[in-house]
Amino acid sequence: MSNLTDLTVAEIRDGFRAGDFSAREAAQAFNANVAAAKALNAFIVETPEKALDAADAADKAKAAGEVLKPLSGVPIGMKDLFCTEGVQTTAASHMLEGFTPTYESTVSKKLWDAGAGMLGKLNLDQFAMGSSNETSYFGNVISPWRRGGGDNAALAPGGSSGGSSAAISARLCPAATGTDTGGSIRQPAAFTGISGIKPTYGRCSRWGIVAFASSLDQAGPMARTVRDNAILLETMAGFDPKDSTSLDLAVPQWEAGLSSDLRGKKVGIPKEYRPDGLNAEISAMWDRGIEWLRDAGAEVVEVSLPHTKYALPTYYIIAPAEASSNLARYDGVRYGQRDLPDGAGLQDMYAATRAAGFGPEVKRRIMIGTYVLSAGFYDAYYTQAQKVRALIARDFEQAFENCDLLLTPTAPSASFALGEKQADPLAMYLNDVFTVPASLAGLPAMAVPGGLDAQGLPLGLQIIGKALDEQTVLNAGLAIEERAGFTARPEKWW
Ligand SMILES: NC(=O)C[C@H](N)C(=O)O
Repeated sequence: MSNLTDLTVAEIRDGFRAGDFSAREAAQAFNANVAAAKALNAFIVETPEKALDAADAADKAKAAGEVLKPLSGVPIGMKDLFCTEGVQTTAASHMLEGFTPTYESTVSKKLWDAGAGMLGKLNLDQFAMGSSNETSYFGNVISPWRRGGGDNAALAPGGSSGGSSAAISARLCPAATGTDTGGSIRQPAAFTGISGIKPTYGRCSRWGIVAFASSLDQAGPMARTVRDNAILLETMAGFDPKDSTSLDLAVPQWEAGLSSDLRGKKVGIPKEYRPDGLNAEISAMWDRGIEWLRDAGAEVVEVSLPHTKYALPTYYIIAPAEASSNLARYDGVRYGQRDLPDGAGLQDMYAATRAAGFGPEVKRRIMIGTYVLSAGFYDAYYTQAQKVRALIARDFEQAFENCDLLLTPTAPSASFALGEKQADPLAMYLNDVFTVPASLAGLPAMAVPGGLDAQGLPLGLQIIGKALDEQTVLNAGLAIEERAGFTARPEKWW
């Protein structure tokens, strides 16, 4: 039997059903890899017993001849932004350290109800704010990837879902949940040579996910293959009356609908995504992706998204504005951290709690957000950003009159060294330049690995689809996956 931790979600699901191995064996194999990978710091909390409990239930159901569930026998990692009943949920913050939810997020509940087991809670950027996982209160995640040629610099796994991306590429879990506000699924997937899809805004319930920017936050799966993403998304998606922005639509059968035949499809190549000075290797990878989609039968056309250059500043007004409002709830009264200096009053408690509970990047965003929402600046920044957001969404609508999907790079560079961009927030924000436009427009977007750069680091391609057309996004992802033949994996050093 091959190493169980090298199997995909589909292979685990099917192999368990076929009796090739027990669910317990699979859970034990992943638990062992998790326990042996402390150096990556991918998990905040490990829950090996939960993975085993779910596995034992699957084995028992199988032995009794019961109908198995879609994810019976499959252990996964859970980003520590999803509230999990009885298991600490921190959003990688000191503020929520020790917070044990009394309820389960809708998305995680759906996964457990479908038979999946939890290997643990995955590290992330604090409150999902960051692109390198360096803002976590629990220490940065270290990417399992290293540059070739004996360069041992510790690299960023991307962010904010950096625990998820690192754990999947290091075979600590076959798949994990992510959330994506401005690129948090796609950029870490690109940095670690895996796939991840942010579905259309409203496909997955936000209920029970620690809120960052509510008009942008979406949950989605991360895994090594497109098929695995389709399998997980089918379970994660669906209407939830507890989230007022949840879409009341049936969940398509994305896995059954997978096809890499793109004949009849038109791929738009947005010219604004190739500015002067775009990294030559990223540009070459993009060209290869275009050829792969052409080879799959698609027609390729150039399109224009004229407001692209305003997307990053627009995101970095709207996301902090919403964050400043969402994070107002952390007042030392209701959740986690409380700092009550001797003889202090209520205001002092708020100030002391928030000063100690939030990290520097979270404070920066709360201050930016509070500023852009303040009387006197509201129209100049927030209202203006909302107007530009509408223009960006309209750009996509117009482009999609002439094509069915878009192909772009996922990030402007490969993974970088930890510490390299930490002191310069703007350099860090630039990571999101290709991912935030689809976020602002609420469109489905996926990252798939395309190949390695000259230093041996993964590069990703991004597919953006029409609203609710995850199927075309997944199918184009499959077409790339089949042609890229990406089998590279990090050499084990941890
Ligand atoms: N949450 C995300 O989508 C990550 C993005 N880089 C941000 O810092 O906002």
